[in-house]
Amino acid sequence: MLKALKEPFQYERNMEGKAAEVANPKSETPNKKSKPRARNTSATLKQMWGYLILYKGRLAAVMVMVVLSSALSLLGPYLAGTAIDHFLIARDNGFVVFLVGMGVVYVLHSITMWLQSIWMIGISQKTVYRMRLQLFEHLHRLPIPYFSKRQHGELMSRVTNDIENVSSSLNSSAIQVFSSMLLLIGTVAVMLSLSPLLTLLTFLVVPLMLIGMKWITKQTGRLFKAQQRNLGDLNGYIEETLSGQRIVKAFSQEHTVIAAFKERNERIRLSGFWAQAISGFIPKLMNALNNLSFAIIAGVGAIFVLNDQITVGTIIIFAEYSRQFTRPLNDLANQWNTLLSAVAGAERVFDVLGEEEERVDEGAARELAEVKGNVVFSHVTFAYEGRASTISDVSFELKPGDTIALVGPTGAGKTTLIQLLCRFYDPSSGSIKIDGTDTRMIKRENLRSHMAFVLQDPFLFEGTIRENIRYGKLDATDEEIEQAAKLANAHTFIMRLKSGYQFRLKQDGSGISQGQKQLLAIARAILANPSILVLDEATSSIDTVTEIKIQEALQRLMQGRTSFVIAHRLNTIQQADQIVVLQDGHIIEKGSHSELVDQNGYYSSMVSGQLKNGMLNESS
Ligand SMILES: Nc1ncnc2c1ncn2[C@@H]1O[C@H](COP(=O)(O)OP(=O)(O)OP(=O)(O)O)[C@@H](O)[C@H]1O
Repeated sequence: MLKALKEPFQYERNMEGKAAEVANPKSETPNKKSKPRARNTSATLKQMWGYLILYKGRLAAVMVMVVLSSALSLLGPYLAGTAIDHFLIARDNGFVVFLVGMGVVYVLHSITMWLQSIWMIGISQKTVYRMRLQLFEHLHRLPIPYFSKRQHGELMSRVTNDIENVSSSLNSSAIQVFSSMLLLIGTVAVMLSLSPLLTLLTFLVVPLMLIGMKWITKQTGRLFKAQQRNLGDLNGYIEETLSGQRIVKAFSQEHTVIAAFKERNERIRLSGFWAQAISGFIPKLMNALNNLSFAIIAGVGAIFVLNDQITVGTIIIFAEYSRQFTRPLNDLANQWNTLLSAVAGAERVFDVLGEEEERVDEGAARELAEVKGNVVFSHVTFAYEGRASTISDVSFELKPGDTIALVGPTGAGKTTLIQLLCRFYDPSSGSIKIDGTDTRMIKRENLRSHMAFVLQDPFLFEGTIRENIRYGKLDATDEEIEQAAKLANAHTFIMRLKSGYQFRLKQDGSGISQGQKQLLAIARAILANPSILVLDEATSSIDTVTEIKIQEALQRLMQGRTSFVIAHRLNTIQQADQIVVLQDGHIIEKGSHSELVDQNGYYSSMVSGQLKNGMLNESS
């Protein structure tokens, strides 16, 4: 059986075409190598720039505003100092005009600041909108093995937290970094023109600042990265344990789960604490150095004033500028930190975007408009990466409309054969042909659109019964849906629900019984009208009435379609045109029921051993 589907921890959700319900390949390794990617900050920044450049007009407008606001904020202290020299000390006229002028400068400064921030928010929201969409689309094009290697919650964290991080940093940090640099250059230029000696004294603290900042950013960069990673890990764990709640409770594992959660929570707390504690130290350090430089300017400046070497106004300008000079440095350090955390987030997003899509190698592949259902496995051999051969030299042929029953002990390779059929993996040697075309030459999406799956634990989505059946054919009319439900023996139970087809299923389809879920899955497959059907028979016992209904509906569904049945019921197996008995990836017996019984081999002993309860290979 496709036992992975019994494990809520390992659900696979495939949203492609009609192959809505799929088996988990239990894979640890992808069968394709992903492209090597540069994993460094500058490469990530370059990639981010690729997104921003799309809004270059807006970006240029933001830059103009940044230049203006920086110039205006340089002008403010200069005017204040000049005012002191002219109106307080020299007692010149025109103070009111001057005051109005200063007022205008400050108002304009606020306006330019406001505009740059509002425009930048627009750019960043559009950017992350694109990123989020791209990421979501890309996730749906990744091959199945990619998902079996990762926790779903961890991937979700990339679509939510990491993207959010990029967004908030773009909003504030990107322009701040630019404006800080401008302010820095402007301030130094004006300071030098006023008094090279005082400028030099102000610079005394710079090496200390640089060393301090470098140390802090080095620590925090690493910690922010760890924080994002830990957050993703925690999200993954939450998603996993919540969706596996029943199993957790059934096995009384609440304490273990909570203990494991505590451990992860603690990791986040630690990395979060240190990242923020250390980065929070930046303003304190800067403040202290700032005050030091202020004291130097005040002390040395006072001596200059007493010796009539400079004016009091110049000292005021300098004192203000020295603050202005350290502030952008301070901002730069702060913003650099935020940028680093955004880069860490962006890197995780680009990591996923860099993964090779399922369709990249489909250049020569084509689409089949119609499939009759002739399926030939010829000398198919396959091994999961890093494992010994899972399928060895498997050959059989199915004519259109034939039913093949796959039997064999657990781990024999039944699920793997199905995964090869629908191209979650490709054979390492040999071939699978559908109507004479090698499946590798058929586009995956097209191939799967000719198939439908009815699995023992059918995956149903949150939504109405009607929507869930419609998943088999998105453009189906209400009449078609009801028709399919009738053929699937589901109509009667649906009509008994209080809102009929509008009855809303909760997430994972809970709200109806297991047998009813099966009937809905059959209705979905009937609606999809595939040429090839994959059926994983339920082993769990369902009440006899529902069981009969399911069997009846399945007979109708299988009529005229090539069907692969991972079979457990003797009844189903007996009716199959061909029975393939697998063991350790080899076909050990092949033929019809009577032929195999006559062979007196594995199959015949399996049948006689389990004939009483009508079930075969229950352990699988
Ligand atoms: N993704 C994977 N990566 C590596 N090995 C795998 C993977 N999936 C399955 N296997 C291994 O391949 C073998 C065949 O597994 P498969 O799931 O096809 O068996 P099965 O006959 O369907 O079993 P069951 O009836 O229990 O579902 C097993 O030994 C299994 O451990």
